[in-house]
Amino acid sequence: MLTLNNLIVQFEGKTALDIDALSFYHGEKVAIIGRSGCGKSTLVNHIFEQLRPTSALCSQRQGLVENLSVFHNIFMGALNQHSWYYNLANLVYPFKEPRQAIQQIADALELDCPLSQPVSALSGGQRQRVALGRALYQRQALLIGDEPFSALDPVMGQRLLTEVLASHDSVIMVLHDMDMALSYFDRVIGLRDGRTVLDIDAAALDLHTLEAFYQESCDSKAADGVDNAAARLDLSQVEPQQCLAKHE
Ligand SMILES: Nc1ncnc2c1ncn2[C@@H]1O[C@H](COP(=O)(O)OP(=O)(O)OP(=O)(O)O)[C@@H](O)[C@H]1O
Repeated sequence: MLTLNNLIVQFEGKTALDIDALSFYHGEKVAIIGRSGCGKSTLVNHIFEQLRPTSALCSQRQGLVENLSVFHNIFMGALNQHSWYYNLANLVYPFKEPRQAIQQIADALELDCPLSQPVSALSGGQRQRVALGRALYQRQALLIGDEPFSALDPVMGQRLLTEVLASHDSVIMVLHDMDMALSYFDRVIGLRDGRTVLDIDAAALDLHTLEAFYQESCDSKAADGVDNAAARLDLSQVEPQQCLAKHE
């Protein structure tokens, strides 16, 4: 689906991402983990830019239009799939077909507010689900999510994740919930300081190991070599070479 080679992204001269080689494949469900500021959003934003015509992004920034309704904020996700006339008409008086489709998405996301409600009147968790609904409404084969459940309670987050995974061929998602990453995804990629330090089949990991990696990444302020973060793990059930497995 996508191979990144020698990818360097810098902001104001500071390197946010430095990826030697990283591939993503059709049909994969990939979780991306790592501490705050390690480059996860930069990576998924880059992936989205590369695969834009066939992917939908639910970004952390949400980009909701405060005065517009839940319906319109979700509908906006697919503006480029319709004529300007159709879009304009739906802004003024929503047609039955998109209303039904968007109501279905709202129900699946357990959004119990009216579709006519302005998003400015929603809670943080409701806003996050509207943003996710906008990505789902695009009905793309690949869904890219940047912590799309961070404002939800864990039980609802798991229910919605199941929904998202079932409705997309491929999913690439940034997560801080290690249990979720391990239980629901095929593959886990760990970043540290913009570099890939873990890339492994989820089935080859256990929760203890993954949490140790995550904690290690969060605790290690000293940049004493990114490979050490993976090397210091108790990877008792994992072959060392699998830590940075190349997925053929
Ligand atoms: N637009 C920008 N301008 C300047 N620096 C940026 C910009 N976007 C990201 N950065 C910097 O790049 C680095 C990686 O940021 P990024 O948002 O990708 O991290 P992250 O792992 O997604 O963090 P978080 O878990 O907090 O969302 C950080 O040091 C951040 O400050």
